[in-house]
Amino acid sequence: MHLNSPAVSPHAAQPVLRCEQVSRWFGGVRALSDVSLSIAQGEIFGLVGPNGSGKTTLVNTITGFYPPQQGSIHFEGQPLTGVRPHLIAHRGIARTFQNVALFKGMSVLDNILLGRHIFMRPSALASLFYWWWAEREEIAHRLKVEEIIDLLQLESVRDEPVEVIPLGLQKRVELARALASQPRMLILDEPMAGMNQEEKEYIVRFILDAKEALNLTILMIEHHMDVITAICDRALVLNNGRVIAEGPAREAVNHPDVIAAYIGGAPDAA
Ligand SMILES: Nc1ncnc2c1ncn2[C@@H]1O[C@H](COP(=O)(O)OP(=O)(O)OP(=O)(O)O)[C@@H](O)[C@H]1O
Repeated sequence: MHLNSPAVSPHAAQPVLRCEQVSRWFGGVRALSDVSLSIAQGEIFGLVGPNGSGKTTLVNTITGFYPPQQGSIHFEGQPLTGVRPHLIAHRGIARTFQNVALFKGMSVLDNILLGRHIFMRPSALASLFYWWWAEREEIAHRLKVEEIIDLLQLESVRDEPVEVIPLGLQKRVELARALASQPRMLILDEPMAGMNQEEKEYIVRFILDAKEALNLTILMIEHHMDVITAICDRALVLNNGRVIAEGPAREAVNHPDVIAAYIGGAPDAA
């Protein structure tokens, strides 16, 4: 276990994602202080910490919403620092959000199709003149979406408006939309928040299936420690914006500093 230094992995020579000494503050609040991490191809990497410890801020620095004020971020060897959020997907990174962010009034299918927008031509006029080309493109997008619907077993709700399906399924639709952009790295912000035990087990299964089928590297914020220890190769724990532990998932979450950081003892294992 290494404290306050980049996590070491067997493939550390070629990390997919590397954050070095990333710092971010909001006014007087130092949300991240010198956070470093390194994630290897094919890993599931857990990001853990008490409420307000900086997890979402770290994801937001990676995905361009709040660029770091200090430090650097590289993805597949290329600098990511300062890349605008709408260009992040083009670089091969997709994310889901802590609170479900789907378009109400649209069907499950159309919400997933939106994940294809990064491949779509910007000019409606061009589509009008080259309708035959637009039609071919549309078919290709729909085929890709069908593959994902199949992978995540969403057939039975494909035509339902998203707001009428249960939360567990909405989270799965969000995952599907992220996968529709064909990412190489997937960032999941509390994919199991608000789920019951059965829904949790389902989403874990689908995350693992998607990782295998699509050769993904995954960074996952999650409060459920049983999930972190069950599926993450390694984990990094933040407290007050600083790294307090990192390493193999079980070791990291059981580190004495981590236990101490959670109110009165062991983190929630539910
Ligand atoms: N846009 C913002 N403006 C001001 N302060 C912010 C902003 N975003 C985050 N913070 C502050 O930064 C700190 C870290 O917040 P962050 O949301 O990253 O924590 P977290 O670990 O994701 O928490 P949670 O588990 O509750 O989602 C907190 O003190 C929070 O209030």
